Amino acid sequence: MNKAIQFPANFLWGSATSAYQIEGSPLADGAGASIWQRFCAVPGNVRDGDHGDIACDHYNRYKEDVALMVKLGLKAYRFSVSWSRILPQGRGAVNQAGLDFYSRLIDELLANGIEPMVTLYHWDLPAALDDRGGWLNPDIADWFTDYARVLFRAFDGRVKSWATLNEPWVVTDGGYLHGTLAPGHRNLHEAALASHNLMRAHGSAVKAYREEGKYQIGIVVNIEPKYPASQSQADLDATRRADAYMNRQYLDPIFLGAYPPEMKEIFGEAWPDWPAADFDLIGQKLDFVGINYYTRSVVRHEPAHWPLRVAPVRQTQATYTETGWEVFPQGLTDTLVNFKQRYGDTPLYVMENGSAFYDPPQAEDGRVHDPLRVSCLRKNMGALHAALELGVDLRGYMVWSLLDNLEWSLGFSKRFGIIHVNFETQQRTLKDSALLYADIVASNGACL
Ligand SMILES: CO[C@H](O)c1c[n+]2c([nH]1)[C@H](O)[C@@H](O)[C@H](O)[C@H]2CO
Repeated sequence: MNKAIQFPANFLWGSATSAYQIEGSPLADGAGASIWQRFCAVPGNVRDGDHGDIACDHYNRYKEDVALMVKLGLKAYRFSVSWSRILPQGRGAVNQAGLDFYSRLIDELLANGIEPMVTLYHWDLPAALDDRGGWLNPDIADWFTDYARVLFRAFDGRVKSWATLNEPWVVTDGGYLHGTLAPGHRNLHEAALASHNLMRAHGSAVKAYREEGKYQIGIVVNIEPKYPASQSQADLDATRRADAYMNRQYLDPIFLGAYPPEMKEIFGEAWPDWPAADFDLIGQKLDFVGINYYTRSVVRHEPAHWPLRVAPVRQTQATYTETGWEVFPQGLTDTLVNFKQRYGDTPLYVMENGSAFYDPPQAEDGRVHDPLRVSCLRKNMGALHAALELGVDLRGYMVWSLLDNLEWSLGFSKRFGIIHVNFETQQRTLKDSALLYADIVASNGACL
């Protein structure tokens, strides 16, 4: 980088995880099953038959993991709550032991000067609610809101930053359209309905927070900027469809009061005219938006690819991660600037950003050297700063992820952590990327 970087004085540096990916002990202390336990139990759903029964054993090792956050000097920690630990049946009776676990975690964070940032839903729906239709049942907006109220009443004040959903697009596209994620459905009509119910539930929980809470609430969405493979009208139209489906579908109804018109074009008769009242609910004012950024995609028109009619175009002169994502830091800057231009100056946090690369085994010096992840982190810092210089109201950055963890249907095969986890021994080892991140946090970016 050619000039010293300085981030805003109170820029919030942290890391992110999610419950099912790191906690283990999914049924401990009265917790109920989630759709991810069910999904992992079906042979073929998750690579190598991996599952979250142990994962990073964070449920038992949370104090050790908070100590590692302290070692890195983190100011914040974004984590999710497992709905079925709190409400084992998804609704009704509260499991106090589940609340107690998160209360202990929150107090451990606060005692160490780390701000807890809580995500209410990071994909692990209670199995009992899935039995009642899950995100396909319109009642789920009320179920989710009741769950949210339990957490608001228990933790608001100690927790001052809440996010309703993590990535409704992934929940819908993976869980209901392509079946690659729990609950594994493949149905265009269901995908549309689940997506809309997710947004209704989001709005309902935000509305409840205005009655229950005193601090800030938002949503976390994944944004993958789309770039046309050519300037042909067909490719430009494909780019527009892809952007509407993955990006604008979730932010437009919140900030602009309507879904992108492309949704009808993509879903056809599977996309109804949703009730106008739903948009009043979905459009609740937010205190922030969390952006998860990993990569961009260059796209072309492809009639054979249902229902989007879009195909990605691999870039020849680019680096790709183990998950097949192009390393493209400019896309992070573009994403943040595009948000400001389209939706205005709602405060933003990058709530996830990271990369999966193969990590060599521990070296003789006892360290885990991850040069490719270090390089990505450095480039993304430059992209963040460029967005700040362009006037984006960016408040913080949570690196994904604190720990190597269960990468959903890819199992433990993909490592995103800045801290290596030996899943046989549960030994944690700081990677070089963790050491760099600690320097970035300590110097507020000046070390770059
Ligand atoms: C489509 O990519 C998303 O932006 C995305 C990437 N990621 C995510 N969402 C999820 O929020 C995490 O649980 C994943 O572990 C993480 C890494 O795959």
